[in-house]
Parts: sequence; C-alpha cells; structure tokens
Amino acid sequence: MRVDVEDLVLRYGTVTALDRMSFGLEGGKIYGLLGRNGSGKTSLLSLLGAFRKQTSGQVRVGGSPVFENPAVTPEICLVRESGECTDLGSAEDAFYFAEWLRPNWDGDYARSLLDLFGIDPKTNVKSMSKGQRSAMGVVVGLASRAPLTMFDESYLGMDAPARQAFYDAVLADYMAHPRTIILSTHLIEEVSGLFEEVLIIDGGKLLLHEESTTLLSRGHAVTGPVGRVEAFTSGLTVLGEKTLGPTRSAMVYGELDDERRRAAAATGLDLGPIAMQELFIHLTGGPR
Ligand SMILES: Nc1ncnc2c1ncn2[C@@H]1O[C@H](COP(=O)(O)OP(=O)(O)OP(=O)(O)O)[C@@H](O)[C@H]1O
Repeated sequence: MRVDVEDLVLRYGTVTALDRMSFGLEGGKIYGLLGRNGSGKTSLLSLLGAFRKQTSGQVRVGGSPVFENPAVTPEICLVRESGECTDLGSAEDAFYFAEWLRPNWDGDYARSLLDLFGIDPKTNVKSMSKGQRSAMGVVVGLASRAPLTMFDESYLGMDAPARQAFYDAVLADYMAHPRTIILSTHLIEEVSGLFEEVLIIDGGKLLLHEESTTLLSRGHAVTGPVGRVEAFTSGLTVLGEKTLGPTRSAMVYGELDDERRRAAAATGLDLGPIAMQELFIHLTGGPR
C-alpha cells in the first residue's frame, strides 16, 4: 500500500515535531524508520496511523487522506511501544476485538504466535510483564495483516530470543503475505537486515530515504598496515578507526571509484562493508 507525505507539519504547542516533511513510499516493502531520540519517528507514525491530525500538509495512504477516514483506517495497523491491548481483558479477548476490527485478521496465526512467545491466551493483558505486553502488541500487529503495518519500537521490551523470533516472523509472514511494513527502531544492527529501504529523520526533517543497499554501499572498512591505510584514507571522510599493533582498520564514508578500489588492491588493503549503525551515527551528527 502506497504512502505519501507532503509538506507535513506537526506542532505540539510551540514544539515543531515534524517540519515540512515530504516523501513517497511505493509500498509492498519493509521500510526502516531511523532517527535520534526526539527526531519525530513516533509523531510521524501516529499521523500515518491516524492517531493524530497533522497541523498542516498531507498524509495519504493508498491515495486517500487517513485522519477520520473509515474507508482507510481498517487497512492501517500501528503498534506502539506501549502495546495496544491493555484495557481489553485477556489475550483471547483482545483477539476477539481484533477480529472484529481487522478485515484480514488471522486468528490461527495469532494463537500460534502467542504460543511462540510462551503466552497463555487466558492471561489478562494488564497482568502480563512488560515484555509479554510488547509481544502481545506485535502478535496483534502481525496477525492483523493490515496492508500498512507499522511497529513503533513495539518490540523494545522483549528479550533477545523473543525479538529474534519476532524478526523471523516478520520476514516469513511478509514473504507469505506481502504488504507495507514500517519498523521504527534504535536496535539498528538487529533489524537492519530486514529493511529494503531506509528513512532517516532528524529534527523533524527527512534526512535520507534510499535503498538499504545504496546506503550500505557508501560505507567501507579499510584494513591494512597503518601507513598504507593512512595514505589511502587521506582526503576521505573517516568515521572512526582502530589500530592493533601494525594494523589499522578505518571506516570510510563515501563512494569509492574504480581507481581507488584498484589502488586499495594494489597496496594490499582489504576493503569490506561497515554496519548501518555506523552510517546512521555519522549521518545524524555523532554524539550530542
Ligand atoms: N505530546 C507531546 N507534547 C509535546 N511535545 C511532544 C509530545 N510528543 C512529542 N513531543 C516532542 O516532539 C518531538 C518529536 O518527538 P517524537 O516522540 O515524535 O520523537 P521520536 O523520534 O519518536 O523519539 P524517541 O526515539 O525518543 O522515541 C520531540 O521534541 C518531543 O519532545
């Protein structure tokens, strides 16, 4: 399902959370939404999920405005960090409501996910642990099979094996039922393998929107003898470096043309990829 945002502004009183943001997502992909604390991720997702009304600008999902539009809202599922089901009684009760609200709801899949996360369907959601409540949220998000499904750090409270099970489930269910999925996260290293495209926002503005492979192609680890690495990286943007005895590994940002690649090979330097998280830290300005 297509998503279009045009000149989008959201203000909370005097705070501008989104500042004339524009982008288009063609849909049918898994998108990563990255940004520093306070950059506007939750604000953006709550507008896409029709939880709020924008101050100005346009939000269209499948070509239609979303706020108070009952023709579109059943097609959108936003799972927030806090989970969504705390006032609905047991997990089973929450599923009953989801089935009623969600046209593509798959109850068998929801129960199998609940089993995967080790949650008894009779448990009252309010009495669940933080991680179980998060798992409950992602179960509802996945089993809703909404054409636009968004997870806003929804899996942060889950432990590492549960998060891994969630990532595997996202990929498997997306392959079986392709749809538009947006994942906002600070756990970039864990999740980045799922992203086909990445959006980075900063200070309420869109900093970058591109394919993951394009973004990753701009980062390089250059490893070899200290002097040769120094000579090779002179004039390039070095994000960081580590030296161990006579060997140095430097992280470099930018396109490397064929001539540079040949020069690296000729001087016995190793060129390898670097992690998306390193690029993110660089692009968003490093520590504040
Ligand atoms: N209810 C609110 N009232 C006033 N200001 C708000 C409110 N919610 C968010 N903000 C402000 O809007 C800006 C964007 O916040 P938002 O929660 O969208 O960021 P975020 O990228 O999701 O952050 P985090 O990664 O910390 O969750 C911040 O400056 C924040 O302080």
